[in-house]
Amino acid sequence: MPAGPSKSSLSLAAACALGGGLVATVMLFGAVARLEYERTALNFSQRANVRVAAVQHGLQQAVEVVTVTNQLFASVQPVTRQQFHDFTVPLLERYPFISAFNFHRVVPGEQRAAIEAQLRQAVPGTVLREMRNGRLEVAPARSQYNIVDYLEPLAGNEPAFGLNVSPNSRVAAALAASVASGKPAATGLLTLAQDHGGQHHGFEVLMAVYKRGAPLETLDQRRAALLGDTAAIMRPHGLVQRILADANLLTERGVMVDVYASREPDPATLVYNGGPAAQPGPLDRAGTQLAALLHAPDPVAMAGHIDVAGQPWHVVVRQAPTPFLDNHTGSLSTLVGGVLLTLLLTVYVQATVRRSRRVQALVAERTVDLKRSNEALIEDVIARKRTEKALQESEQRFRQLVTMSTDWYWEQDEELRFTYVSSDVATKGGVDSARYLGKTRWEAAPGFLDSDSGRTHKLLLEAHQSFANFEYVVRDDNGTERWFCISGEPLFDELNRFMGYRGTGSDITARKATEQRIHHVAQHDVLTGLPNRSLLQDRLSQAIAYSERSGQPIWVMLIDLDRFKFVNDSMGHKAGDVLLVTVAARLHGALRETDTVARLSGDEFVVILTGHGEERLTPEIVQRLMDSVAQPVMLGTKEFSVTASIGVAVYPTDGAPADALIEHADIAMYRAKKLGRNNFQFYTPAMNDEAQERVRIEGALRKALDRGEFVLHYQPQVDLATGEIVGMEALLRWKHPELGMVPPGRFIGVAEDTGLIAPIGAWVMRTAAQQNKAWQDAGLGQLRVAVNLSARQFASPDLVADIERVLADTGLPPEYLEIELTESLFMSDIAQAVDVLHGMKALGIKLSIDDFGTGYSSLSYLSRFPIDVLKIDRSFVNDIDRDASDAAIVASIITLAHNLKLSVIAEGVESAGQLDYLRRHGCDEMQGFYFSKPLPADEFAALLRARTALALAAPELDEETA
Ligand SMILES: Nc1nc2c(ncn2[C@@H]2O[C@H](COP(=O)(O)O[C@H]3[C@@H](O)[C@H](n4cnc5c(=O)[nH]c(N)nc54)O[C@@H]3COP(=O)(O)O)[C@@H](O)[C@H]2O)c(=O)[nH]1
Repeated sequence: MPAGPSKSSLSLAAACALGGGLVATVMLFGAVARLEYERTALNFSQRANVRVAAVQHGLQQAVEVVTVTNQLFASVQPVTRQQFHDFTVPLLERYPFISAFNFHRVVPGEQRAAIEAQLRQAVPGTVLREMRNGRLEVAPARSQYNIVDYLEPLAGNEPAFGLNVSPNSRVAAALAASVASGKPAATGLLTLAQDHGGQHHGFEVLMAVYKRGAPLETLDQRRAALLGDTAAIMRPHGLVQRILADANLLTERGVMVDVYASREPDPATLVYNGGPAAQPGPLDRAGTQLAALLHAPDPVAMAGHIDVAGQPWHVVVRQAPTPFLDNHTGSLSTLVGGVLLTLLLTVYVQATVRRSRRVQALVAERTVDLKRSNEALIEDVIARKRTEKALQESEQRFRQLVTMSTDWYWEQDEELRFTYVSSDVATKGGVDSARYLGKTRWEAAPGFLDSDSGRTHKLLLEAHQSFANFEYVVRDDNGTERWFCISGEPLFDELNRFMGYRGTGSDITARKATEQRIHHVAQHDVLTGLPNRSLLQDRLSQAIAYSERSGQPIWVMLIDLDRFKFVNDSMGHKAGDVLLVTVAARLHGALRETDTVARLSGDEFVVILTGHGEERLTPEIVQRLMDSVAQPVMLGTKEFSVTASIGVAVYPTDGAPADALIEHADIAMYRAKKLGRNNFQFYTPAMNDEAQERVRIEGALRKALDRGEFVLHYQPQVDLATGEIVGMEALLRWKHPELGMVPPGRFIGVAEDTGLIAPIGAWVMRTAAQQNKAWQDAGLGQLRVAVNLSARQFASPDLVADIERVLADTGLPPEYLEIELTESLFMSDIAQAVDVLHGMKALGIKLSIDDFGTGYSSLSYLSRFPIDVLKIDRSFVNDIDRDASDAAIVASIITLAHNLKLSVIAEGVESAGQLDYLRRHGCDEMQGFYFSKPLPADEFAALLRARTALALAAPELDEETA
C-alpha cells in the first residue's frame, strides 16, 4: 500500500485555507484599522478645531474689554482716578483673568516731579520706577515717561504703580501699533513688576488714548494727540483656562491644549499647558508601528495660530495617548476573529481532508476488498454456472437417455414370475406389461425355450445367477418380431434366501436390424446383392457339411461372362453394371432356394448346387443357367447378348479337397473359354495340368526379357496395286530354352494379365524401330514397321513420350513406324483416347485399327480418330470367298474407310480367291500367309534383298502355317 501523508502534516487544502485566511484576515484587519485611524483622526481634528476656535474667541473677548475702558477716556476727559476705579471694578469682577487695568499716562520729563507728587497723593512714597533686569529701580531722568498712573486694583499690584513702561520695548511697540491701527494692541509676554521679577508671565492689551477733540486722522495727528493708553494686564494661563472652562472643554479627557504666546511653540512662551503626555504601553507602541505600516498614524497633535491684538499666538491641541484598544477594537476583533476563523477553517479543512483521505483510503481498501470479493464472486458465479451447465447437460443427457432409452424395469418373484414390469415396456417394447404379470418369461414369450440360448438362460435363472445383455426374440402386441435385451440380478433376503430377480430390459430391434444390415453388407456384393466371397465360403462349408452328412453331391460352378470386358470398355461401366445385375438376377431366378449364387469378382459368379433326396444334379441345370444368361439384355438403347463360360467342380469326386472346389471350377471355366466360350466344362484332373502350365509360363515370362529370350518375326505387308512389300508387322516370339518356341497366343494373355506386357511391348517397339532403321540404312527400302500396342501400354501416361524417345534413340523417321490398336483400347473413354491418339499422331507416326470389325465397330468414331489405316480382321477375310455376308462386310469396310480417307489392309489372306476379292473391292494392302508367313529378321532381310516385283502367284506355305 502506498505511504500516505503523515498525520501531522498539513494538507495542501488546509495550508491554502490557513494562508488564504491569514492573508484575508490581515487585509481585512488593515482595512478596518485604517478606517479606525481615519475615524480617530477626524474626531480629533474636530475637537482640536473646537479648542483653537474657543481660545481665539476667548482672547478676542478679552481684548474687547480694553476697548471698553478706552471708551471711558474717549468720552470723559479728564477721567479721574475715582472714575477709573469705578469703571474697572465691575470689569475685574467679570473678567478675573485680568489682573489689572492700567492707564498709562505720557509724561514729559519736566513733569516728573509733578506727576510723582500726584502719585504720592494716591500712594505715598511713590516715585517713578522702572524694571531693569527683572528688578524695580527708580526711573532715571528721561525726556518723556509713560507711567502707570491709574491702577486697578491697586492691591496686589502695588509695585506697578508709578512704573515707567516707556523703556519696555514690547509695551512701546504695542502702543505704537495701537496708534498706528487705532485698535487695541497686545504686547508679548512681560515680566510684571507686581510679580517682583518672578516667573509669572503676563501681557498687556493696550489702546491709545488721545486728547479729546484733537484730529486723529493721521498717524502724526494721533501721535501728537496721544495722552497715554488704557491697558489690561492679563494672566494668560488663567485667561486660557477660563476660556476653556467656559467652553466646557476641560472636562473631556484625552485632549489637551497648549498655548504659546508666540508664533512658534517656544517653550519660553508657553502660557498654558494642557498636561504631560502619557507614556505609551507596549500595545500602544505596536499599534503605532502598525499605524505606520498602514500609513495611518494616530493623530497626536494639531497646531493653530491665532491673533491676539496683533500678537501671533500658537495653539497646540494634543491628543493624549489613548490605549490602543480604545480605537482599534474593530480591527483587533477582525484580526483576532479572522485568525480564529482561519484557524478554525484550517482545522476544519484539515479535518475534512483527513476525513476525506481516510474515506478515500477506506474506499480504496473497500474497493480492493470489493474487487476481490467481486472476482471471487465472479469465479463463484462462473463455477456455479459451469456446475449448473454441467448439471443441465447431465440432466439433459439423462433426460435424453431416459427418453431415448429403450430400457424398462422388471421384477420377478422366487418362482420367476413377473411381479412388476414398468409401463415403458409397452411404449418402448410394444408389449403390454399385463402380458408379463404372473408369468415367467418363457410363458410370456412363446418359443423362448425353443432355442438353445433360451434353455440355457432358464438354467442360469434356476441357478440364481446374474446375467447381462441376454438377447431374445419376442412378438409384440401387433405380432411384429422384436429383439429384447435383458439384464438381471438375483435378490436374496437377509437370510440369503432367494427372493426373485429384478433387472432391466430394452428393445434392441433397431440395433439388431442395423447389425443384420452390416452383416449383410459384409457378406453380400453391393452391386448385385448376391453373397460375396466371404459368405460364399460359409455357404460352401455348410454345403460340404451337409453333403458329408447327407451323402448328397455338391456342384460348384464358376461362371465367367464372355466378352464382358468388351461391354465394359466399349459401353461404359454403367452398362457393365446393368449387365452384371441382370445376370445375377437371372442366375438367382434360375436356381432353387437352397442353392447359392454368389459374385466372386468382376464378371465371375459362383453357384453351389446341393442335391436333395431323389432330386439329382444334371448338366441340364448348367445349361439352364447358360440359357438364362444368354437372354438379350437392353443396355441403354441397344440390345446385347452375352454368353457365359462355366466350369463345374463336383464334390465329392476323386478325393479332391473341399477348399479346392472353386479353384477346380475356375480351371474348368478356363478350359471352356479356351474351347471357344459359351460352353461349360466339368473339371478333370488333366485340366489342372494346363493351369499349372499357365503358372509355369507366368514364372518363366518374368525372366524372359532379362534373358533375351524374345525375338521378333516380321510379316510383310504388300501393296495390292503394285505387289511390292511396303511394310511389315513385327510379331513377338519367345524362344524358351525348355518350352521351345512359345507362340504369342500362349503367353500374350498371361503377359497382359500380369502386366509384363508393358516392358515386353516397349522392347518390341524399340527393337522393331531399330531393325527397320537398320534395314533402311542398309538400303533395303523405305518400309514402315507396325507394332501391336496392348491395353496396358495404351493406358500408360508415358506412352507418347516413350514412342518419341524410341524414335529419337533409333533415328527412325516417324512415318515409318505404325502402331496397331484394337478398338477395345479406347472404347471405355473415347475422349481421352482421342487425346492420346492425337498426341501419338503429332509425332508423325501412322496409326491403324487392328482386328477391325470384331469389336464395337462403330464407324462414327473413326472420323474423330486421327488414324491412317483400317486392318480388316482375318475372321472376315477368312470366309469372304464362302460367306456372302462376310464378303459384304469387307466390301463395306473398304468403301467406308476410303470415304474417310483411310487406307485398308486385310490380314489373314491365305488364298488367291481372297486376294482377288480384296483387290477387286479396292483393298489397298494385304498381309497373310498367302504371301509370307512372319519371318525372322535375317530371313525377312533376305526377302527384301531378293525382292523384285512380286508375282502374285501363291507361294508355298511353310511349317508355321501348317
Ligand atoms: N501385344 C502384342 N501382341 C502381339 C505381338 N505379337 C503378336 N501379338 C498378337 O498375338 C496374337 C497372335 O499372333 P501370332 O501368333 O503372331 O499371329 C499373327 C500371325 O501369325 C497371324 N497370321 C498372319 N497371317 C495369317 C494367315 O494368313 N492365316 C492365319 N491363320 N494366321 C495369320 O495373325 C496374327 C497377327 O494378327 P494381328 O496382330 O491381329 O495382325 C495376335 O493377336 C497378335 O496381334 C506383340 O508384339 N504385341
